[in-house]
Amino acid sequence: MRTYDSQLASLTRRSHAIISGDYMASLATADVCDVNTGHLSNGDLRVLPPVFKIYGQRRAFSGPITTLKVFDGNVLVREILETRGEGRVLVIDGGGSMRCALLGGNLAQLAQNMGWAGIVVNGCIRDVDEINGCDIGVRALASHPRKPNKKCQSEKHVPVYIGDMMIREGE
Ligand SMILES: O=C([O-])CC(=O)C(=O)O
Repeated sequence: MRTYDSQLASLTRRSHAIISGDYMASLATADVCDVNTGHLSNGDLRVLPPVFKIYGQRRAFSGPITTLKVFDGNVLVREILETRGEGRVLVIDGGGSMRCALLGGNLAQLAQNMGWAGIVVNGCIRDVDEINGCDIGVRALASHPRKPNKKCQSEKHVPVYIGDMMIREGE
């Protein structure tokens, strides 16, 4: 039986993030959980809280993770998306901020052009129609019209937390 849900799981041993939408052609995340109860218990398989909305053309996407931790600013988001994505997934820990957007249409277009598979934002995005036109997958908490700061403390390639789930660079 194939069942589908909209959760995100991170598999340490396979060094991959698995992000599924309502439908994923080759992988049912519920089935992955059912056959990996041991990995769920020991933390090798992690499921993020199901709080993300689905944006972008790719409802399902996967790839090695690049991590970024920011505080209401996105200078490093642009810097990272200007590098070749090669199918990677950028995970932005914005601390769940509802104060501004961390990603908009221009950056989503850049991500598409540079070959990123997707972006997960623990925070907000804007320019939803433009993002939905891009051939990438995007998960975010909500849309917000305000732009982010251009100066902020940020750290790249560090372990980040979404809820109580840790996500590491390269998983
Ligand atoms: O430029 C920004 O900081 C965010 C944005 O609106 C875009 O990517 O279009």
